[in-house]
Amino acid sequence: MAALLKRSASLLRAGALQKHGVLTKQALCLFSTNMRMFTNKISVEMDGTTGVAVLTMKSPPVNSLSLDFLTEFTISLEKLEMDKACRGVILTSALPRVFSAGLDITEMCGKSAEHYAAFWRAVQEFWLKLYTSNMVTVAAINGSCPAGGCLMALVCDYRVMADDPKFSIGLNETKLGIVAPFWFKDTMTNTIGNRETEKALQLGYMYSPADALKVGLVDQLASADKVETVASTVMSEWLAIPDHARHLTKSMMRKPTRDRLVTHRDADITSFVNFVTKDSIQKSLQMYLESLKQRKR
Ligand SMILES: CCCCC/C=C\C/C=C\CCC/C=C/C(=O)SCCNC(=O)CCNC(=O)[C@H](O)C(C)(C)COP(=O)(O)OP(=O)(O)OC[C@H]1O[C@@H](n2cnc3c(N)ncnc32)[C@H](O)[C@@H]1OP(=O)(O)O
Repeated sequence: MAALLKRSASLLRAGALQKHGVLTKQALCLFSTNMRMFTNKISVEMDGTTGVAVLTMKSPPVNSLSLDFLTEFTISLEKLEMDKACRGVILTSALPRVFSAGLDITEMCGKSAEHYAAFWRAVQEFWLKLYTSNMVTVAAINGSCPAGGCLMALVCDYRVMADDPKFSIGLNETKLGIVAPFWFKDTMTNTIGNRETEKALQLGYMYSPADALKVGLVDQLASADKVETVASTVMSEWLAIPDHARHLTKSMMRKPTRDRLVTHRDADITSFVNFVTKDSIQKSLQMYLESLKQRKR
């Protein structure tokens, strides 16, 4: 501790930890320690020196976003948000080949209307927390990333994807016979524009990493073993900007999209429940799940 204080004091004297005469959060981080947090489906490691946390999804087989997963994710994110030492979070997966398979389809099949409503509220909460985070968020996409997995990456500030043609990313909802809600659509439109989104959503298009880069769905490609390292480098570039200015700019950019969901939140839940309880939609989802299982045989 004494050594840490001594180092901080000398850095402060050198002005390295001050911006505009104000002690930066980075400086304050020097006084905090590394932190680890584990839940069943997520692990978080916070480096107290850099102020960067790595949130790793570890819910086999495919990191699907079940109600439990979403709850654990949102709580972990809230804890980081409240930790003044944490300035950025990198999202990644511990699973080989899959970043996240998106919403857990079993949560949308054969359950009660009350369950669907609770599930959808959790999906909204997850989106709202990540979309409006004060922290810099970088997705280190080290595997396939359909539907809700793609949404998770899209709400981050920056996306680095593994350059492996076996992986793909996109909002493929129509291929399941379902419809991406307006806030999924808004998130994609804000990233790749209206025309590309119109095609991508109608066709349920899954982009290869190279095509995703071409349309701006991801920002950068890296070899699979370098994705997290590149994400860390990007993070340091973003953290070089004073937090308050960056965050106010992010809020200004994202507020209209965030407000739209907040205003229509209950109506959106009703719409989801009405949609997903239709016999035809239940049939489509059951058939899709079955086709996933058949693929292995
Ligand atoms: C105008 C009216 C508008 C109304 C609109 C209102 C509301 C909107 C309504 C609905 C909106 C819903 C939005 C939905 C979003 C979603 O995210 S849906 C989920 C979409 N996800 C997918 O399509 C991914 C499917 N999975 C895969 O493609 C592959 O599994 C993979 C991710 C590429 C990984 O491949 P691989 O490693 O080969 O693994 P397997 O395919 O063998 O899978 C292993 C097991 O995992 C099961 N599984 C896979 N994905 C899911 C999932 N998303 N949910 C649940 N389970 C999943 C798969 O069945 C295997 O299970 P078994 O081991 O066979 O038991």
